[in-house]
Amino acid sequence: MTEKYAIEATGLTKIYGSGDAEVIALDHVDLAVARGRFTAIMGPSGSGKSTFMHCAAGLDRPTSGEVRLGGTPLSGLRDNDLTDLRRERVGFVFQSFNLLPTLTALENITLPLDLAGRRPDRELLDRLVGTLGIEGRLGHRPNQLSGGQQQRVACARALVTGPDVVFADEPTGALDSEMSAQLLGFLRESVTELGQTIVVVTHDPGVAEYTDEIVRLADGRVTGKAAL
Ligand SMILES: Nc1ncnc2c1ncn2[C@@H]1O[C@H](COP(=O)(O)OP(=O)(O)OP(=O)(O)O)[C@@H](O)[C@H]1O
Repeated sequence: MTEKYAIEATGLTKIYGSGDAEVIALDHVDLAVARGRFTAIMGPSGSGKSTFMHCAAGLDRPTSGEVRLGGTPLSGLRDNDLTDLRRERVGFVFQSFNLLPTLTALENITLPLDLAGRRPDRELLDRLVGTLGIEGRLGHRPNQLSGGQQQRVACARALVTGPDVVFADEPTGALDSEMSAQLLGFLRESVTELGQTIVVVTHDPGVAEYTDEIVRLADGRVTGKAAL
């Protein structure tokens, strides 16, 4: 990817429902996320953070406006192509980990590559596993891992394809403060050391300490953008 921005949203609008039940979740949002940066999207409940993430990641279609992911306009893609793009160029870290219980940690980590018919980049895989300190746990199933270890496996899985962008939705929501600090430290390191682009959606004001930029949303609009 040679573009300056990992994500460029222009006039991004998402309206749910109609008539009296109409909700304008995103209202002509213009937002560019630079590559190789750690960006937090913050704002009160209902401000449109999750909706922005879903539209930017190609999980949902906007009502109008455009998202370019690594330079590719998403509006022109058919559903199958959007699924492929998501699989190959986007990584996700969810609060609930979403690990598959029957697979080992290593199998969970390499699952996105297996689905795409790709071989792991051995060096990247070793680096991720080493940085996350889960070398000794790769043969274990999720129920044999602590919450923090499961979260680290989920992080490795999100990063293993070398995606254009990793989205993390409230990644610290289920973690205690020590585990949260470890996870955010790792995400920070993957931006600094690996040049990964990460966008985190969060209520947690402590996340700001780790990020390069904060975008604030209120009522579906960008109300502030600050580089830290
Ligand atoms: N599927 C849906 N149908 C109808 N309205 C929706 C739907 N999803 C979200 N909304 C509404 O859109 C607005 C933005 O929701 P969104 O989930 O993006 O906010 P958020 O900032 O992520 O909130 P939270 O921090 O509580 O997760 C809210 O008013 C919400 O009620």
